[in-house]
Formats: sequence, structure tokens, C-alpha cells
Amino acid sequence: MDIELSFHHKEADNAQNQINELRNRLLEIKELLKNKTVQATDDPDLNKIITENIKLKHRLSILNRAITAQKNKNLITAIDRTKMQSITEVLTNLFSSAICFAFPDITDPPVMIALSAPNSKFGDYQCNSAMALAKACRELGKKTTPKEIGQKIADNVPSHDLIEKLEVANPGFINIYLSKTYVTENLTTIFEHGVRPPSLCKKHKVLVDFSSPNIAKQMHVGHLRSTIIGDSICRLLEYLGHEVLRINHVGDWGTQFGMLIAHMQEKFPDYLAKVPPINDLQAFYKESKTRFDQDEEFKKRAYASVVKLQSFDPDHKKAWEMICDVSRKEFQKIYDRLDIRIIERGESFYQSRMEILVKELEAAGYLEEDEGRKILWTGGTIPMTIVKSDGGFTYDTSDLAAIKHRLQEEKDDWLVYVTDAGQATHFQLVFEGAKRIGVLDERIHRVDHVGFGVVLGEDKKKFKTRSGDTVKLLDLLDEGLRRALDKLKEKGRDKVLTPEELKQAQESVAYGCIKYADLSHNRHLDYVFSFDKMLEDKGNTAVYLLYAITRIRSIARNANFTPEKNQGTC
Ligand SMILES: NC(=[NH2+])NCCC[C@H](N)C(=O)O
Repeated sequence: MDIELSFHHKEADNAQNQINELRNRLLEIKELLKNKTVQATDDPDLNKIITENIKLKHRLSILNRAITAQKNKNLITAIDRTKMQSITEVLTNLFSSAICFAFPDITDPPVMIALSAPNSKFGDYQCNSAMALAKACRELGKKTTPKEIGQKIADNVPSHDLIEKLEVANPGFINIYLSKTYVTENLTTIFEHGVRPPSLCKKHKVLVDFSSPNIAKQMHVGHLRSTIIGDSICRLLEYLGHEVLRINHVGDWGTQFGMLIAHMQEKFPDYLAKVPPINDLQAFYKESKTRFDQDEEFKKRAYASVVKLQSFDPDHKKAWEMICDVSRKEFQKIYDRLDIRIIERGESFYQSRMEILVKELEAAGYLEEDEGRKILWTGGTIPMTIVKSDGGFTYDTSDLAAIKHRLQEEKDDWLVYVTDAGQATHFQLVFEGAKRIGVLDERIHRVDHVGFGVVLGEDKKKFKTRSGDTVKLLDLLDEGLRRALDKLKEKGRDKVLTPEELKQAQESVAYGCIKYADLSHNRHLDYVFSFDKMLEDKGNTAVYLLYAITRIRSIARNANFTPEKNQGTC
């Protein structure tokens, strides 16, 4: 079955490639035809193009049909009962096949499958494509109503065990009723084999760049969001079977190191022999920053130190390593508590690659001079700054060198960057820049910036302590633990659990709630951090989920059912 499946996948891939090629040619032709009516003209060359366009469209629709038919064949012939199927995916394939068959003239027809509202009388799922298709038909000069289109789609949906019946409702919605037998059979499969991921069409090498705090600065709630969201993305992709690289792109190479090192050399002259006591890096950072802002001589020394560090002077490198170590240990405490695995590969990793990249870009004529800076235009209104007027590199340079390393050297084919939404423009520039210099090819690579909203306090203002300082993440986690313990005691759990069990419950509740509260909000919106809300035992909270799983386990115990008996189910 696997061999058959991979054969179908290959066939589908081939067809997809042909479709892509045809689509590109169509786009070129469309460009040529812009402002010209698609009618026979006196121009023989134009007439040839028009005819070719018609032929290509026809071939494209045939290929589209072939590919959906092929996908369906995979689905129908290759159902591996131990693998889970995504209902939306099965429905999307079935409806896509119906739509392509019924409307061959429409390129890229919209296939919209959505879950119906719970307990609604409109079935379990809905196909909402008819309205958009009616518009597309009108544009092609064909008059028809969404209702007729809905009916035509419904008539062409291949029969499948999953579907009990279809109903076309006004103005053109198709209500989909799932077969109870099919659902019951699938639930039994899950019960017997546990939850398994659906089979993977293509295994990707995905790099997820997340968390990524800055050395010597406090890791703040924004980094906590990135850590939670990024880790969840990694878990999901790993679960699906992709190869995932979890990368911590720490800010360990900025100009701030100049002042930190210069300050360290003066305050602890014997730093090479004895590790200086800089455990409170935050305070150390503040001290050096004050000097940097007030003392011109110090500022000069700080700049000189950056240059020395960036040319890998051994003493400067040693000082830099000491500073990084202090931060690293602090970050690790948070990762350990939240059970986060991540590999550090910070900005410093790209120093030599940045130097090479800049030389290559200059040689190929990509860089332009702009008031002493070297910039790279990417097609938009703002350029990337590749070399500053003082000769230093920037955040743009390190990300451009990083994307090149990731796609070309490491051969990752999917990159995911998880940062606050405020960095969206930066990543847009990086992706466009990488395309322009021939590093990123969207036909083989996928890049995503996963942005998220700001964390707010309960007063809806930026999340800060009462005294206005940034909240230390370790303090935040401690408070979570304290409040979780109070809740557990309120419910009398301390009377029935052993001290170790109580500690475990406390950690699961505290960290589970913090993670779940973040993930259950719309990622794009700002999110109000509220311990009271996240620790509620009703509603959409981790506490509620933890209760639910505990109840299910208790039912299983009463039914004398253990996970070992039916591995993986509970
Ligand atoms: N490749 C990247 N730029 N990753 C994100 C880095 C985030 C950055 N250090 C910050 O704190 O804002």
C-alpha cells in the first residue's frame, strides 16, 4: 500500500509541476494580453497567443481534474486505518474534485470548507464556494445563480463513506452531514490505536526560529509568547513527522557588547584570570549604558571594543563569552521550567558569513551607496541597510546571512520565524531581499513570519510591574506557581495528594495555564495577561482541560481500562 501511495504521490507531484509550469506561462500571456480584448484581431502574432492561451487553459483544467482525481484515489485506496484522517482535508479533496469537474474553465477555483456552528441545523460542515464561483462565472460572461452552482457541485461530489447526505441551502451553501457509521468507526480506531498523525505527503526540513531573547537584556513577556507559540509549532510539526530544527537566534552580537566589555575591563581588570561577579547582568548593563551615554571617552573605547570583538580578538571574545554565559544560564532556567528544547545559534554565528555575503553582494552590483551606508533595494519603498556608515553590520545583514545559510547551506526548505507583529516589515524585507539575490525560491522554499500581538497587563496597558519595570519572567512563573497552589488547596487537593503529587499538579496547572492562555487567544491580537482568568476552572482554560482529562481517566479506571491495554489511547 505504501508503494502504491508513493506512486500516486509522485504522479500527483508531476501533475502539480506541469500545472505550475502552465500557470507561469499563462501569467506571461496574461501580461502580454493586458489592455487587449481577447478577440480575434488583425495581428497574426496576437491571434496565435490567444489561441495558445485557450489551449493552455483547456489543458490546465484537464490537469487540474487529473490531479484531484489522483488525490482522491489516494484517499480512497490508501486509507490506513491506524492513521488519522483530517475530515476537512478529505472533504476539501472531494469538493475540489467536484468543483474542478463542474467548472473546468475556472483556474484555481475556491474550495471553502468550514465547520458548521455546533448543534446547528445546517449539517456538520459546509461548503461555501458557490458564491465566489458565481462571481468568477460572471467575470467569464456566464450567467448563473449561486444556488444552481451549489447544486451542480453537490451533484458532482464523488460518493464517500464519510458523507451521509448533502443539502443545498439558500443562497448556495452546501450543508454536509457526516455519516455516523464512519465517525463511530473512526472513533473506535482512535480508541484502539491511539491518536496518530495523518500520513505525510512530503517530509520537510523545517527551521523554527523562536524565543530568541537578547543577551545581557531581560527576557520579556514578548519572548515568552514567542517561546510558547514557537514550541507549539515545533511540537505540531514533529508530531506530523517533519524534521524540525529548533533555533534560538539570540541577540548576542550587537553594539551593546562594546560598552559591556569596555565596562567589564575597567571594573574587573583581572577578568581573564577570575570570572567577574556579574550575576545581575541587568544592573551591569544599566551601569555601562549610563557611562556610554555620559562619557565621550568611554563611548570611544566601547566602539573600539566592538571592532575588536568582531575581529575575534581573543581577550574580547573571552569577555563576551562570560557575559553570554550569565544570560544563557538565566534563559535556561525558564526553558527547563517550561520544558522547552531549543538550540542556541545566535547572531554571532553569522559574522564571517556576513562578511562574505557583503563581498558577494558588492561584486554582483546589488548594493547602492546612500549617505555612507550600503543599501539593498528589494522592490518596496524601504531598502535594507546592509552596511552602516561606520562599517558595521545590522539586524538586516545578520538575517540576510542567516536565511542564506539556512536555505543554501543547511538546505532547510521551510523557515518559520516567530516574533511580535512589530517585526513583520523587517521579515518582509528579508524575504524580498533573499528573493532578489537569488537565495529564496518560493517554488521550492516556504517562509513564514508568525507574528503575534503585544502582551498587556489587566489594565490593558503594556505589561509592567507596579513600579513600571519590565516583569521578570522567573518572577512571573513563581507567581503562577503560588497561585496554582492556592487553587489546589482551595479544592482540598493537598489533603489527598502526596507532597510530590501536589508539586506535580502545581507545576502542571501553573505552566499549563500560562501556555494554554497564550495559545487559546487569537495570535494576532494583543493579549491581556490575567492569572485570575487563566486559572478559572470553567470555560476555555487549561484547568478545565486538566479536569476533563482527569475525569476521563477516572472513567477509564472504573472500566478497568489502562493505557497499556490499549496503548496510547489515554
Ligand atoms: N531571526 C530573527 N531575527 N529572529 C528573531 C530575533 C528576535 C530579537 N532578538 C528580538 O528580541 O527582538
